[in-house]
Amino acid sequence: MTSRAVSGPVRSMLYVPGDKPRAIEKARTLDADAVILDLEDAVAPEHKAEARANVRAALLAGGWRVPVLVRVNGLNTEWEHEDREMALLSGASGLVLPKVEDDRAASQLALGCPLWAMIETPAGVLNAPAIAAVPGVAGLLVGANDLARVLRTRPHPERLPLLHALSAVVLAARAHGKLPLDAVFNDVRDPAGFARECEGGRALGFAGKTVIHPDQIAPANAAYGVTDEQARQAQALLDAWAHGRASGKSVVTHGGALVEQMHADEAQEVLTLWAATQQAIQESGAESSH
Ligand SMILES: CC(C)(COP(=O)(O)OP(=O)(O)OC[C@H]1O[C@@H](n2cnc3c(N)ncnc32)[C@H](O)[C@@H]1OP(=O)(O)O)[C@@H](O)C(=O)NCCC(=O)NCCSC(=O)C[C@H](O)C(=O)O
Ligand SMILES: [Mg+2]
Repeated sequence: MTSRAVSGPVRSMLYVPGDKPRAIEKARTLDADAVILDLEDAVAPEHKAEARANVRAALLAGGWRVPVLVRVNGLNTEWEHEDREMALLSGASGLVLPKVEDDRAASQLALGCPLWAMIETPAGVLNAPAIAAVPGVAGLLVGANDLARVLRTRPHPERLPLLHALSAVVLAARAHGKLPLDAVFNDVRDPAGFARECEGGRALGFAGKTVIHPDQIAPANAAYGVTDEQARQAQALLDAWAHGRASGKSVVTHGGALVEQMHADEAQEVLTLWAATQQAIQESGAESSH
């Protein structure tokens, strides 16, 4: 059975270790916009085969309310081929490939299934535009743990040492119409730090956040979603714009601020995201928007 493709908003993408059947079952009931069943770093070498079998069974059992991706092991590992074959034959919504460093690696895997490329090495960051340009690539996911280790950066509350790389990923993805997803936040017992990082990522232009724990889903959905009030404000701006244009004006003001075509386009995007989120919530029978 093929799980749903990623077509709606991806405010939150939940990693679930492939060797934790209890967590896999729980993921079915959670409100993440997409799930990543992980075979890579969350799974120790001696559990790789068992994890692959669990993920296969979970995919074939079907009944998922949201798209389910599989993070396979890296191209240079002994597990990648079997992981990928399993994911493709079991109907995964997409593959997540770790440590993508160039467009050749991305092109090799972006066949038959949407590919989500993880950018988590210096070469990956430098080649992010070429990776994002590969037609089968659906989005770029930042892997900040690996990146920080290789760059030898120090932790920083505002992620200043990683700012250039984070922005480079957003730029590359947005330039090619792909979705940039922010990195995980490791401390699952620090809701304030998590919320701050979500706000920071949202401000940088990310479309959503990868998360590792059920408690991180609702705050990520809130940070990357559109509230009813924001939707109302966007509609009011569009109404003012339509009224001004109908009276022959090229630009208008709304609430004292200049409104040009790009502001109207932005407001339209907000409304589209709001409507898509409402629809996804209705279809999945999940949470209310806030
Ligand atoms: C981080 C954790 C190890 C914390 O585990 P634990 O302390 O056991 O969590 P809780 O007891 O609070 O769990 C409560 C219930 O929630 C379920 N649960 C926990 N995590 C998940 C999850 N990710 N998906 C689904 N369900 C989850 C538990 O089963 C409990 O359920 P119940 O039995 O009903 O009470 C743990 O959260 C965890 O393993 N998270 C995922 C870690 C992971 O996937 N890591 C790999 C991806 S991130 C990465 O690799 C980074 C990237 O590549 C980079 O370089 O940055
Ligand atoms: Mg990583």
